[in-house]
Amino acid sequence: VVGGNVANPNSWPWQISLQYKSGSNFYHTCGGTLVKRGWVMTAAHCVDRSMTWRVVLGDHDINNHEGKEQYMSVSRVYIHPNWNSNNVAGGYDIALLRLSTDAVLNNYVQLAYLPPSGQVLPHNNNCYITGWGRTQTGGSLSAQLKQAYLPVVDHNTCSSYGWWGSTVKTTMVCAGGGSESGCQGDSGGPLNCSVNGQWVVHGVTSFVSSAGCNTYKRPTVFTRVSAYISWMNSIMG
Ligand SMILES: CC(C)C[C@H](NC(=O)C(F)(F)F)C(=O)N[N@@+](C)(CC(=O)Nc1ccc(C(C)C)cc1)Cc1ccccc1
Repeated sequence: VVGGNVANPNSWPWQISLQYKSGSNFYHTCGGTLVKRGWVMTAAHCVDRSMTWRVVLGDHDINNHEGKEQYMSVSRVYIHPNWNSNNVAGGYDIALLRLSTDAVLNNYVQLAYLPPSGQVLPHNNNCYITGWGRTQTGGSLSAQLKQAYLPVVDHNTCSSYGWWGSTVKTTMVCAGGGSESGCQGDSGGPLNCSVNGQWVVHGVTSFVSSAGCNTYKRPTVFTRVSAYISWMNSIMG
């Protein structure tokens, strides 16, 4: 996350860290969202390569064990069938991870609210991106979970000339486009939007401009969760 600030610990209790094993250690690579006690939603591009994954729930500082964490292994990865890593612009950047054991819900670990199928938020809807991603283009990961205010940029604006143009589809959500943005390592994490006084996860962090994470008029682009509710229900049952 470029800009914004360190979140109050566990104030986004559905945020997870997706980590891969290398040698005898695990490393943060993406964010994700706890959507059922045994299921995590993330980006397809995060799990394109088959690795040994683990999901950390209830985390704040990913470099320190604070005692609130739950470490879960992943029993199966479900990548959307239409995802094509050679055509990110096509969308479908969404995947579901089946956890090997169910999460224990508590003050630090809670399920996210998901939007109703098809719901599209208005321009400037209040949303926050959260993640442990790089804090500057080319910078390093954040040890503590960060949040940044990223208001929705409607499709009409986001897909216009000077913005993302036709790269952005209606199955995506744009947010930000100013000095604050997502960045590498935030992939797969939630776009948390305030709807009727409730935080609802409307986006899965998908891509930012290669010219720089916080490039003007290149908002952070998210997979629109409300476009994939029926697919998710078909997998999770
Ligand atoms: C793996 C790609 C497909 C998605 C990856 N996503 C992220 O980093 C995210 F924003 F989600 F945290 C990304 O943007 N990767 N970049 C490598 C940029 C990138 O590849 N972006 C991108 C943008 C558009 C498209 C398609 C839609 C034309 C593909 C990739 C990050 C970057 C940004 C600035 C400087 C250096 C690196």
